[in-house]
Amino acid sequence: MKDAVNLQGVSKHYGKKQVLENVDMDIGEGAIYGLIGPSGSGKTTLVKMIIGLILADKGSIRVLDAEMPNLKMLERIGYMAQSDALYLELTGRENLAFFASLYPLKKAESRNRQAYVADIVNLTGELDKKVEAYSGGMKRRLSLAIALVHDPALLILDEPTVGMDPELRLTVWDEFFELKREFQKTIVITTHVMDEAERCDVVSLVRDGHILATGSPVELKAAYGAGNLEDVFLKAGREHP
Ligand SMILES: Nc1ncnc2c1ncn2[C@@H]1O[C@H](COP(=O)(O)OP(=O)(O)OP(=O)(O)O)[C@@H](O)[C@H]1O
Repeated sequence: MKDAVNLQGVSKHYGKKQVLENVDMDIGEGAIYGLIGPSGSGKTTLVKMIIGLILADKGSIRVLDAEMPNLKMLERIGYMAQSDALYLELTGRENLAFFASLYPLKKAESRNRQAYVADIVNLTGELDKKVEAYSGGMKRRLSLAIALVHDPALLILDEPTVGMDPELRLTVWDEFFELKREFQKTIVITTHVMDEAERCDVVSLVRDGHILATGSPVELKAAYGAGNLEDVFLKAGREHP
């Protein structure tokens, strides 16, 4: 399998703080890849470096065969940031239309994509409300729709399901599975939620800017003799104090 994302020896510091140290990572095309780790471990920094929003101090980052940062690649990446970057005074529909207009989509195709992604996140009936009247979960759903609107090959989703109720989380995960299965999308997800990590094909455990371990949930549990990923995390952490 080809890699959609490849990191070699990537490091980043802010002032005296080393936020990422010598990170190597291969994310296979068509995989759902989870980055799990505690708050402040470096997950957001890592995904922002993958899309080229933050520059590495050292190392190389390739995305879909292109050396990053590379502005052209943004057409092929869908990014959902941890905090919603939405125009509050506009409606959901206007937000979607605006973000869709940033990409070279034909008019009819753009309209179809906007309707399709609004439906995926269950927002079709709410599109004419101003976003300032949306709940936190609705804003997350709109941000996810925006990340999908240009049909990107690679999706980078920073805590996409925070604020969603359990039923919607399941719907959204079903959609991730379908995007992978039907359209061979590569999906990178950061999460604190262990049951979401369990649904990934591969997870990397991130702590203090290091990757403690990488593998499928089944492989990791077997390797550490653990019943769940939480225990894997604890055991891997003890091995790398
Ligand atoms: N612009 C910045 N300037 C200085 N320090 C930063 C900056 N951005 C992040 N950091 C620090 O880098 C570390 C990693 O932050 P990062 O946001 O990548 O963690 P995270 O794993 O995504 O956390 P969370 O799950 O809470 O979002 C933290 O200690 C954070 O305080």
